[in-house]
Amino acid sequence: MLRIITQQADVRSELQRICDRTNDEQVLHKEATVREVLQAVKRQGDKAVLHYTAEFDHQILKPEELRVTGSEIDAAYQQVSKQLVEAIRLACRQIEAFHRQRVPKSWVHFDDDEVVLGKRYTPVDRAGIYVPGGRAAYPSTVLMNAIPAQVAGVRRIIMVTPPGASKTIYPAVLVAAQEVGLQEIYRVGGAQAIAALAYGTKTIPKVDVITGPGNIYVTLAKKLVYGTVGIDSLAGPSEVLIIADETANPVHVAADMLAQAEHDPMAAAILLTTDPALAKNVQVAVERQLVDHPRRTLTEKALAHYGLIVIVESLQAAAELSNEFAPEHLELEVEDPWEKVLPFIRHAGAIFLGHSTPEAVGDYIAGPNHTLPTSGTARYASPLGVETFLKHSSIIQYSQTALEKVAGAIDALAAAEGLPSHADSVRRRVQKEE
Ligand SMILES: NC(=O)c1ccc[n+]([C@@H]2O[C@H](COP(=O)([O-])OP(=O)(O)OC[C@H]3O[C@@H](n4cnc5c(N)ncnc54)[C@H](O)[C@@H]3O)[C@@H](O)[C@H]2O)c1
Ligand SMILES: N[C@H](CO)Cc1c[nH]c[nH+]1
Ligand SMILES: [Zn+2]
Repeated sequence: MLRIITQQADVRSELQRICDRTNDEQVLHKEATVREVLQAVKRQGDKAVLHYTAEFDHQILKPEELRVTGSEIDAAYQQVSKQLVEAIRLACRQIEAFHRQRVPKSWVHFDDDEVVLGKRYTPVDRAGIYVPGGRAAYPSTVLMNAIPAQVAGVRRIIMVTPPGASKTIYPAVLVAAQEVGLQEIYRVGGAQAIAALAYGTKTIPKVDVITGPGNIYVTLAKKLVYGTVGIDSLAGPSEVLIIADETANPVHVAADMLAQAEHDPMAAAILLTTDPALAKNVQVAVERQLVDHPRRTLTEKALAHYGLIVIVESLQAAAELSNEFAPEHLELEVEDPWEKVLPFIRHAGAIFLGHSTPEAVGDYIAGPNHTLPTSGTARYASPLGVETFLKHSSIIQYSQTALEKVAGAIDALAAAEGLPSHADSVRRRVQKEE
């Protein structure tokens, strides 16, 4: 049963507990496992990858079976409907159109003082994209990761995804990969996949940046390899926070809460509402929708631990609590969300406004990326985007005249820092000393 509490109760600490669920004590032993996997793959390469694939995915692979073949991809098309292929193509177009908007562009500025300054954007050479596959198939995640990498101009994209029963990959995932033209796909998941991409093995190439969502093992592994490689964000177990007033439909709100809870037993679903009647009706609707739900057990587990309904005093109070939580997905199921709530929101991965914008529209079709920061990291992190695969170099050029104008200032700063060669490198040019 989804709990209802009032704002007077210890709401803040309860929301904090849910937000911090990927950092709590129970997660520590998972982190120990992940560290062991990372170390083993770093030292033993493919041997360790195969060992942990057997242990955690229960699939015994030979090294030559790690890479997915062209004939498997061809066969995948026979196993999916035409309607799904069409849906994937529509999603591709929408995602690409969104990600092509305002791609960061290199620029240089020449000023009157004969100084040239600028930024030069270049893509990473190799990107590794993680497509989850433990508890569901994620063809949409293939598109959400590959398309921005391609728009950024990444030359080599390596996809990893866990093998399922009989070593197979979900056909829909392979079809999505083919639709965006991915050539290198490896059947490996979890921390061992992240380790292989971070350190490289004989079979799986080392990359410069790893992107993509995943469960707690994947997310901890990404956190631990950061520095060896770049990462997008900690896009861990899904979460939704819904702010609703009396105009919201309780059946729709309940469905949206279940839509995130069904991802993972560590997923979170929170409703903040000004209307006590809506709170009760959502609680009842959730129970009803769980009857005969194909993913009932894991969804109930998520809701029991990380589900909550809070009756709040005002929409502004809800916005403040939401800012503290910094949800991956925020739904504003209120009358006039643009005026009444949005201006008060500071931290959220993706914001869905109004009664006809369920979060699922963003998961699949709208175009903005569904790979989003979780567990409070939206306080400082952003959705996956083209910029995730780009970095920029600063461009600086001074003429002799321009250098002479700033020589004194550099001299003073270098002296203050006790770094004489810095000052000298300028003085020799200005005074034309050899
Ligand atoms: N934040 C986002 O942007 C976003 C987007 C989509 C999905 N998600 C999340 O991605 C996750 C997908 O999770 P999933 O489980 O379906 O697939 P997954 O691919 O992330 O995880 C499966 C892998 O976990 C490893 N694993 C499982 N149990 C283990 C254990 N006991 N010890 C060590 N390793 C173990 C296995 O190697 C397996 O390959 C969900 O949490 C979902 O909410 C997040
Ligand atoms: N809701 C997920 C992000 O947390 C993304 C997704 C993919 N497929 C379905 N949902
Ligand atoms: Zn989803």
